[in-house]
Amino acid sequence: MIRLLASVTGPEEAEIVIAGGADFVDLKDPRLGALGAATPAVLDATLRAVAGRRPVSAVAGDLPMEPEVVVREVTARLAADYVKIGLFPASREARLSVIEALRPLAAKTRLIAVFFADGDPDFDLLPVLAEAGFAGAMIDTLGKASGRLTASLSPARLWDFVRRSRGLGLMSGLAGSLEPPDVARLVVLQPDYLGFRGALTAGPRDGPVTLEAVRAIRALIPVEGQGVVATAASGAGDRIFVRDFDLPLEIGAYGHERGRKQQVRFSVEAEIDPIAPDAQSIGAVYSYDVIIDAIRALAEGGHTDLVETLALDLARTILADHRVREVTVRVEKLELGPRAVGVEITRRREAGDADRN
Ligand SMILES: O=C[C@H](O)COP(=O)(O)O
Repeated sequence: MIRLLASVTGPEEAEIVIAGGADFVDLKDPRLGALGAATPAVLDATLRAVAGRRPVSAVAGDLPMEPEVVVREVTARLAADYVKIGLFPASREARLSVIEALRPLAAKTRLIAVFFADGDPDFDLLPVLAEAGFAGAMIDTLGKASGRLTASLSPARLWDFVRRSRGLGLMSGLAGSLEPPDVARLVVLQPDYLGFRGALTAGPRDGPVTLEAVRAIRALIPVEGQGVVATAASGAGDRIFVRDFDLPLEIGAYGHERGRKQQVRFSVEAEIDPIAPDAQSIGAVYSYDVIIDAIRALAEGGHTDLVETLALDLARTILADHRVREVTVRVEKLELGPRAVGVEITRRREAGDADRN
């Protein structure tokens, strides 16, 4: 199940996001930066107000990568259920020294390392974090005005982050100026949670959160069991498609096809649950963005011998969304003599299939 982390400025907003269905209350002062820290006094007041109804996380601040500074700020917030620490742009050595200095604190509360998509993220630090006792890792963005997470990192890199975190036993989170259309694209990656601030306010990121905005985001994140219920829908589905999407890929079983890329064309047509007659928002529809992301992720996956493997992988990924009933995937190599050679497969979701990754 993917949970909703909502960033709030204090007790009042905590009440609003709890009422709106947030799973994590994340305390920060958005006026002070990406990880602008609320004071320990505001943390105490928020913990008292939340009173265990939700886990509360606190950010340590936009800090230099200096061990004594980071340890001091984290120590001041150990009362929180989670403390989020940014891995800001710095040398690998500086980041490593911060992680090492935090090791003793990992026994006192759950530590979450925050990578920044636009701040030189080094996912090779994930095993180091796991070994140092961190509870999780997430990706956020530093420059809130400069772009969304999904515009800064490719689906393949995000997917890699989530999978590596999971493999190491780290909870994974994705955030960064996310907007409603991003949700379905990130749900496919199955992180443990999605984080929001800007999308929860009616205006700028440092404006007040509103119940309506929190509810709107909540409604976009599938709840547990929803996938199984949705697959039981009957009747003719609607169709969504992506046609003739050409990308350079390393593919082929022959020696002359290795170490170089060739143009491959993808066409996908999916049968989805019927679109509701009153569908007017992105949450009500299955977006073709999800299919495009899946194709892009595949294209970044390194060498593949067979078009059949690509087609099967893509079909499996697309069927992981509970709204998709059946998918037809066509993969064509465009540079082998005839105009195109390739494969087309159709796969249908089995009744009772739960969402899978
Ligand atoms: O931890 C999550 C962040 O507060 C996300 O903030 P944002 O949605 O404004 O980028």
